[in-house]
Amino acid sequence: MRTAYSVETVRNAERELMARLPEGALMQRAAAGLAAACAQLLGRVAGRVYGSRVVLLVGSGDNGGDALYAGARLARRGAGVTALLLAPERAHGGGLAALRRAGGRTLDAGAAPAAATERIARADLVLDGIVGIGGRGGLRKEAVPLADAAARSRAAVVAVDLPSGVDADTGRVPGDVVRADLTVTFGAHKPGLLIDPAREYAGSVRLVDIGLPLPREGAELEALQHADVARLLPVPAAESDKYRRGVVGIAAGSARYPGAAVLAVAGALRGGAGAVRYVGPAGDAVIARFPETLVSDRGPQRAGRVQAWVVGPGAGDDAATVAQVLAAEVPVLIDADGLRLADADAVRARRAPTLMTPHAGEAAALLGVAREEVEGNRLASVRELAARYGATVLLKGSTTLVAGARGGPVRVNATGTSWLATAGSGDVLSGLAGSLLAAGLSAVDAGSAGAYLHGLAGRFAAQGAPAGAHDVAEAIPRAWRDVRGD
Ligand SMILES: NC(=O)C1=CN([C@@H]2O[C@H](COP(=O)(O)OP(=O)(O)OC[C@H]3O[C@@H](n4cnc5c(N)ncnc54)[C@H](O)[C@@H]3O)[C@@H](O)[C@H]2O)[C@@H](O)CC1
Ligand SMILES: Nc1ncnc2c1ncn2[C@@H]1O[C@H](COP(=O)(O)OP(=O)(O)O)[C@@H](O)[C@H]1O
Ligand SMILES: [K+]
Repeated sequence: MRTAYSVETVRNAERELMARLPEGALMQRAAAGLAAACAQLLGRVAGRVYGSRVVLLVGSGDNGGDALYAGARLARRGAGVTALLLAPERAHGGGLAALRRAGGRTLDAGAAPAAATERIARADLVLDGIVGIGGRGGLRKEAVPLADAAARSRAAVVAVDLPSGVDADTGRVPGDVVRADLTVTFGAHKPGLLIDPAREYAGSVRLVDIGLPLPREGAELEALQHADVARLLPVPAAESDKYRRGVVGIAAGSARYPGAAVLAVAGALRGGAGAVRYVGPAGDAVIARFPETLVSDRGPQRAGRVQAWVVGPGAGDDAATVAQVLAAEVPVLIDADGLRLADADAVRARRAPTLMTPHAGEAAALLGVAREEVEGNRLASVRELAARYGATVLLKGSTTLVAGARGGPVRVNATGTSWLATAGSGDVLSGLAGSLLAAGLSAVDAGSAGAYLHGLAGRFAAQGAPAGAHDVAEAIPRAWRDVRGD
């Protein structure tokens, strides 16, 4: 399990650890890890460290200090290192002295802007130490020309702890920001490194262990890995039968959108339930494609036993079916039209788990805000929805977030690919996650393991070329095998 911690938690852990260590020890650990990552990258982009050109963008806090000490280490290995100082009088004193002792140079970026941007243009590597977890409100204007020059340069850009300008705790990007190829982060991942839109600016992320004591239960975010998902996936035992494996009911599709029913069933059949029961007007289309489906046209209440329901994909305006499903005392996944048709009080009154799966537009409608507001504040939005509905909420998108009904760490999933932005792929996810619910997973586990498999399946289906939603469903078994190492 990968975890991310808030700035406040990181700072508290840092204080606790610093009290036990000699002064400056933590920064040295950070700088050593940073310099090692930079040396490795320089090997790739410049062939070697010796003789390479390294430029440090240095702000006024400890983030700049990390960059200066790492620059000193690279200078000792023969790199030509220049520190561009945004606030020369406030730059980290110890770091400056170390860099100069190692033969590095400094330049006042404000006093010599042309020389500064020219250095960046000719660099092999740029280290962004403008601002880290102490940053507020996007890059300040004096730093913007340096960030722009770094973006134009052919140099590899390494962000120190965070790309300067992103919001560490939320993943918001409130203004101008540095775009990195690699982010070397210290002690713990910060939420902004895992949540869009900020995540996009971090490039690949490497964690340097500096020994921060961080309790698992204090995490803001959790990201499942293969081994975690493998432990969650239901596997039939020798004496299993289809009912013990779970029956998932799919109440989806309409005369206008029969395909949504087919795709939700396609996902559900690959989700681990022992049987899929379909209820609705698209039974013929479902049976034609998936003859193993148990089809009923008698409505959810008289369809027979199910252990979990999926309601909403392509449902049109069928509010009655949504209300009937919500009245069932088994876990329910609500997607697409179902989100619009569900009565909020009925959702809140439910005693069995509820999993809502909106994309940003649907989440915005539920919250009564603009879509951009949700896209820019994904973490706050998913938490707010979960609290309002007393339900687990899975917010879809390039990084999918799953917030539990009772708070706790939010799960983040990044296995997806933008090829998944194709009509109907959400229907496949709803069937898949509903099937996991029927197999007995909690709403948070079903949502996050479902998103994980769906994302992987999307990658396998696409492999760099467009794929349809049915291709994604067909690739789910491959994603299972990959996760389980079979
Ligand atoms: N907390 C920890 O556990 C550790 C922190 N370290 C480093 O220390 C950093 C935090 O240092 P600080 O607390 O000094 O904070 P930062 O260096 O992140 O930023 C604070 C400074 O930046 C300025 N600033 C704030 N917002 C800005 C903006 N939008 N644009 C430009 N300048 C802005 C402030 O005036 C202040 O001087 C971490 O990100 C990390 O790089 C590491 O050395 C090791 C351990
Ligand atoms: N840019 C993206 N990167 C990764 N995954 C994405 C991206 N855009 C969408 N997805 C995923 O694709 C699926 C689309 O679902 P949804 O928006 O409900 O589409 P539809 O209603 O057409 O089925 C979701 O699982 C979502 O997380
Ligand atoms: K930074």
